[in-house]
Amino acid sequence: MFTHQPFRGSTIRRRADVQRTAIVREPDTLSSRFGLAAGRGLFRLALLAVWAAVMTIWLLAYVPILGAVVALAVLLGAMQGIAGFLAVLAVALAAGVTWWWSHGASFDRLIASRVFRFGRRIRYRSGFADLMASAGLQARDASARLVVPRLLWCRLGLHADLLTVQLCPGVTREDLEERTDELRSEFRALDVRVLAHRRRGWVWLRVICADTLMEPTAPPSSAHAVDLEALPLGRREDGSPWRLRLLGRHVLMAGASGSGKSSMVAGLLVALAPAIREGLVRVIGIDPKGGMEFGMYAELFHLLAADSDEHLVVGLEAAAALTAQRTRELRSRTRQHVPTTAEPFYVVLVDEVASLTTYIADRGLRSRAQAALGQLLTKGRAPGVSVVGCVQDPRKEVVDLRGLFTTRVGLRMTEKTEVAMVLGDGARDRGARCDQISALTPGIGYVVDDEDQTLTKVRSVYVDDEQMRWLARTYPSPTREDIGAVIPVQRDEPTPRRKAKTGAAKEASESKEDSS
Ligand SMILES: Nc1ncnc2c1ncn2[C@@H]1O[C@H](COP(=O)(O)OP(=O)(O)OP(=O)(O)O)[C@@H](O)[C@H]1O
Repeated sequence: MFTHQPFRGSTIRRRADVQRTAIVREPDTLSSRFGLAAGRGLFRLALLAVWAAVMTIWLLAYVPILGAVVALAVLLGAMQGIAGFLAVLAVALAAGVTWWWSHGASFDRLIASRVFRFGRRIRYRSGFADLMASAGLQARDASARLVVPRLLWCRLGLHADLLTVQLCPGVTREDLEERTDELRSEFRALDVRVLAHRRRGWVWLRVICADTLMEPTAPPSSAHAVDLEALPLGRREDGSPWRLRLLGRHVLMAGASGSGKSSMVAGLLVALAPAIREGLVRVIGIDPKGGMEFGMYAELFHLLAADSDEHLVVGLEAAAALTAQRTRELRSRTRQHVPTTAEPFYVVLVDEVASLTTYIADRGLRSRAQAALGQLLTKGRAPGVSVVGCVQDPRKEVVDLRGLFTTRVGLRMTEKTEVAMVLGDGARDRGARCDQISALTPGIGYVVDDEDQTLTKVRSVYVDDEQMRWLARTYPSPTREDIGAVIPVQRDEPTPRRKAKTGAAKEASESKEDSS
């Protein structure tokens, strides 16, 4: 294979192409043919030996403990002969086995995983261009040469690697996203994700090598500092912490029954708890399950609506009215509200969005709920009011609102089609296999943020009921409002003309419903 470096990407010219264009003179006699073959063989052997020597030195530098042992063995070998060399190796081997036996985790971190990582680097580097071409990630340039994306750097991690790839003209990020299955199988990885890079024309490939999400994660210690732009909510698939940005965001958590929505909300409250007690954050809870979810830790809420449909709607409308008032106050002052104890950040937690938009029997109440929710979602971000909504049944009414939730989490789902409804078109093809998440691993899901459209697999922290009760006792909200005392939002009295119009429209729709 003949390669050379073009402006962007790598070019490949296959042997067949070269043979077609080049005039190849093969020697005539048997002995000269044999000599030529032997010469080529020796040359390749020499190249291989040089490559192996370079790789060995690189490996020893990459695994410093191994490097130190070999250096010591060579030194003693030079002083004492082969016996000294072998003695050092034997002692090191015995020490290594004992270390692995007694402290497997540290041996793994310092020796085994580094050796495996080095092996992975070789796998990524060798044949990357061939892999791109065989996966169809190629284009032809004006000289009819084959051009493929080029691997620039490999950053190797304990559980996942990050490859920086330069795209070539004719191959896009979306093309790579469609071919992640081929890359995954060639890299022998659990998954491959394509992430946006700061530089145009480059992407990152995150290669997941180990499953870090099988074990549940404990919540952070309760006395942590609260950063509303990076709330610790669990672990990402590469083993790093999953931090959720809530300031200036609305979050949708969708998943089947038992997929871990309530635990994720509980994790969010753990992350917010110190700020709740300080009065920097106020939580408004809307619980259509009659307080079954939020009632257990009611002390954390500034306002909790749970008893009736009327209360749920009044709670939502109170939040919407607050948003409108703040927007008026902040107008021409700032573009993003900064939380203080005098003007805290509000989180509106809605346990089942579909209950409000679909299941409320009273049509008037239902449309009030939809209007208030729409208002919160369209206007709440800048004045410091974020909605966190859970949904079990991603039906049309919720899907219509989906675009207003800037961060979406898809937990285990029962059907493939639901993935697109929640995470957006093409999310499943890009790797969000929510329908394949096991019921045995609740809390696992895929997160998509509107900002960069990056898909990340995560597992939320697990907080049990006892921990939540303790949290509510220790971090109660300093302010409390009773939903019964909240005055329903006054709507404008309709003018006689509007009244007549809406009355006629109502009658028409009712008669339509009766006839159907
Ligand atoms: N992150 C997690 N790690 C480990 N186990 C979890 C996690 N999240 C949830 N679970 C377990 O799964 C069970 C169901 O979780 P949860 O009640 O949060 O699901 P849900 O989606 O809210 O269900 P529903 O919609 O029926 O209320 C929990 O009782 C808990 O045992």
